[in-house]
Amino acid sequence: MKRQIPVVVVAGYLGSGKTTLLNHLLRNNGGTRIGVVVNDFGAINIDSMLVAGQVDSMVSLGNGCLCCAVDVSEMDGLFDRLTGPRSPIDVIVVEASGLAEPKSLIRLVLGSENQRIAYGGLVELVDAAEFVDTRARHPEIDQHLQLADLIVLNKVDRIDAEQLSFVSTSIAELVGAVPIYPTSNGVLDPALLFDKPAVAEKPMVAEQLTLDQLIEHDHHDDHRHLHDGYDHVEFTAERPLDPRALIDFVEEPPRGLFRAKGFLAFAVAGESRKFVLHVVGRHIRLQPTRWTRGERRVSQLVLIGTGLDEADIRNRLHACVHPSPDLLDENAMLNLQRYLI
Ligand SMILES: Nc1nc2c(ncn2[C@@H]2O[C@H](COP(=O)(O)OP(=O)(O)OP(=O)(O)O)[C@@H](O)[C@H]2O)c(=O)[nH]1
Repeated sequence: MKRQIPVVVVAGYLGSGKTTLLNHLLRNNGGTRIGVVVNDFGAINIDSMLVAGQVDSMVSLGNGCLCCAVDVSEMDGLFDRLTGPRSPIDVIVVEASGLAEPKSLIRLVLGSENQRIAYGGLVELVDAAEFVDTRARHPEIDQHLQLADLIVLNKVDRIDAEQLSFVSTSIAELVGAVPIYPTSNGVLDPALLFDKPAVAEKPMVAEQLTLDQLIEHDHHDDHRHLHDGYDHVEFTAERPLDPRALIDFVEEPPRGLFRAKGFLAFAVAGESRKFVLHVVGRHIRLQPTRWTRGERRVSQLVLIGTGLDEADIRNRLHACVHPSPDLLDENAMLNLQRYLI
């Protein structure tokens, strides 16, 4: 019988760095052929666009959280596509949305009828800079960490040694012997996840979870899902934006907003770049990049938070669209310089 293909689930709260880690793995795959399942909120799947181009085989699931919106047969459809005879994949990575319940995802993998795959473990990403706040708002995070086989403590560049020690100790108290890997920008040795021979003989999970154990776990669960109470708003602008208005918007974010991400085009003379926007909590980052050949220069944003006032957000974002065909001069870019990476 052919070797089974491990399915590694990469989860972690909104903005913790899952896509960044996935892109790092894809760029440093050391010859391992990685199939990817990307899940994100909404019809505009920003994550799949951020991963596209780096990967041979990707299937993406938009419109809802993987853990609830999808049943085993739907997930199997995706696995079947990735493991078909024409697709020589060594490992599958499932990137969950930032609000997914890891337990439900593991259940989808364990419940799969695809004979070629096997659950390969749960990697939970933690935003080291946001951990204390996130945990205060979402005590359920503790349970997610307890299910993990590897914890990637990301964004340690944003905290000092004392904070790092505090966060690492708090997590270690929760998870016991589960390894904690501190890093920045998702830089992780891919061999930790899917070293080829190691995976074949010894999966990353020390103790393989079974469906029964998960069901047992469920009895201790209060059945609250992380995404209960979260809203998302999607926005597309065909015409370019005024950067000053956009920066005002993110600096004074709508009430309840935690995460925003997307691509932006600005109506500024001489400015033809595409800007990738990331807002995580109060942290704003803009990364200039290029539009690919033939790509439509539209701005697309997804906003995620609790109790979002969609009408107000739409009005405010519409007001960011530059109203005239005349371009702004380059001074209009000054305010956003400090957020560039
Ligand atoms: N300073 C810093 N920023 C990081 C690090 N890792 C990721 N980021 C930034 O954090 C933001 C969110 O990263 P993503 O990789 O998109 O996070 P995600 O978990 O995929 O986000 P969701 O899918 O929305 O939950 C981006 O601006 C990244 O560039 C890190 O180690 N340090």
